[in-house]
Amino acid sequence: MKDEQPISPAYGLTRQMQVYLQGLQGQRPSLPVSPEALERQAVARLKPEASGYLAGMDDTMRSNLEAFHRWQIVPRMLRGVSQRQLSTTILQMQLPVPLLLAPIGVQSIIHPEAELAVARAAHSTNVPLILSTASSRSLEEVAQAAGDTLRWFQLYWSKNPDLNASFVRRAEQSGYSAIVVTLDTLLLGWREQDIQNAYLPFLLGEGLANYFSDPVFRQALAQPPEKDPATAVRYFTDIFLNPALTWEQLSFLRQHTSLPIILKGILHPDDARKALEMGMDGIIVSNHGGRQVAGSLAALDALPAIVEAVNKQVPILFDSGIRRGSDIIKALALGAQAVLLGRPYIWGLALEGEQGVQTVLENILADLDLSLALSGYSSIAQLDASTLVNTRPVR
Ligand SMILES: Cc1cc2nc3c(=O)[nH]c(=O)nc-3n(C[C@H](O)[C@H](O)[C@H](O)COP(=O)(O)O)c2cc1C
Ligand SMILES: CC(C)CC(=O)C(=O)O
Repeated sequence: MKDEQPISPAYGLTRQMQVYLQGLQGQRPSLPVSPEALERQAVARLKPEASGYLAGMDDTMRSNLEAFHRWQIVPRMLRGVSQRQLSTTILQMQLPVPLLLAPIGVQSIIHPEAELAVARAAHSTNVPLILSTASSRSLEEVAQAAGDTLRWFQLYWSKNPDLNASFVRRAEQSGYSAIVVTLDTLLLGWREQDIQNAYLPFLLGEGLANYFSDPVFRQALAQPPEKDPATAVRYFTDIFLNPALTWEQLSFLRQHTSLPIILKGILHPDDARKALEMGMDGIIVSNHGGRQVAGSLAALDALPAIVEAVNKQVPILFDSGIRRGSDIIKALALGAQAVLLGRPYIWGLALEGEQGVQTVLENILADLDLSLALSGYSSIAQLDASTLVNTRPVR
C-alpha cells in the first residue's frame, strides 16, 4: 500500500473501484464494511471476557455516538474537488492523514500477534500509531515492526518515578516522537462487565511487556518476572496507576524528556487552560471511549469549548466515537487537528489480524476522502464550523 501512495488524491475512488472490480470476479470483502456489523462480528468471535473488556460503559459510549448524530454536514457543490489534501502537520511532524491509532492496551487478548500486527498494518497504510504503556509486546519490538511509521508513546504515570523516566528514555531511544500522558485513568472505572466476569487481564500477566522488560521494574524485584511472575504482577498492581498525581508533577516529565508532551483525556476547558499553563504541547479531548466515567459528557460535546479555550496555542486531537469518515470530518470541523481511531481497528484485529487492521484503515480513509470531496472540500484545512449544522433539539 505504501508504494501505492494510499493518500493519493484519488485514494477513495481507487479503493472503491478495487472492491467493485473484485466483485466482477465474484469476490466480496471478507470483513464487514459498516462499523456496526464489524463490531457485531468481532464481539461474536471473541471470548466473553475479552469482548466485555473492550466494551466499557454503555451509556457514555452511546452518548459519544449520539453526539456525532447531532452535528450534520452541509455539503457544498461545484467547488473543484478532484484533488484532495488529507495531510496535516502537528508539532512539526508531518501526518499523512489526520488519523492516528489510539493507544489500546493488552491486545494479546484480542489476537496472538497483538500490537505487532497493528504496527505492521500502520506501516503498510502509513497511519501513525500511539502505543500503550500496557502493550502486550515491548515498545522496542513494536518500534521494529512499525519501521519508519510515525509513532508516539502513551504513558500511564506509575507510582515509581524512576520507572516513568525509564519508559520515556526507552521510548526516545526507540524512535517514538511524542509522549502522550493519559490523565483520565488514574484508577480503573467501574466496568460492570469486567466485574461481572471477574476479569482483569493484567492479573493474568497480559499487557505487561513494557514492565517486565524494564530495568527499573526488574531491579525492584527480588526475582526476575520469568522466575516469579506472581510477585511481578503484584508489584505491577501496586505501582501501575497513581491517583495521587497532580498538575504540578507534570514538570517532572518535562525535565526528563525533550519530546513533546500531549495530555490525553481532557474534557473541561479549565483543564485545557491548565495544560497550557503547565507548558504542555498538545491536548487530546477524549473520555477514553466511554470507559471511565458512566454518565460523563460525550467527548464531541466537550470539544468546542476546549477549542475556544486553547485558541490555537497548541494542537488539539480528539477521540471517543470515531467510526466513519464523516465522524472525522465533524471532529475536524469543530476544531480538532486530527483524530484517534480506537475500537474499530481492534475489531479488524480480532477478525483478521494484521490484514483486518489494514482493511479497517483503508476503508475509513477511503470513506474520509470521498466524503470530503462530496461535501465540497479539497483539503481538510478548509473544514470549519460552517461545514456543520447542529440539530440538537431545543429543550
Ligand atoms: C480495550 C481498550 C484498551 C484501552 N487502553 C488504553 C490505554 O492503554 N491507554 C490509553 O490511553 N487509552 C486506552 N484506551 C482508550 C483509547 O485510547 C481511546 O481513547 C478510545 O478507545 C477511543 O474511543 P473509541 O474506541 O470509541 O474510538 C483503551 C480503549 C480500549 C477500548
Ligand atoms: C488501564 C489500561 C491499562 C487499559 C485501559 O486504558 C483501558 O482498559 O481502558
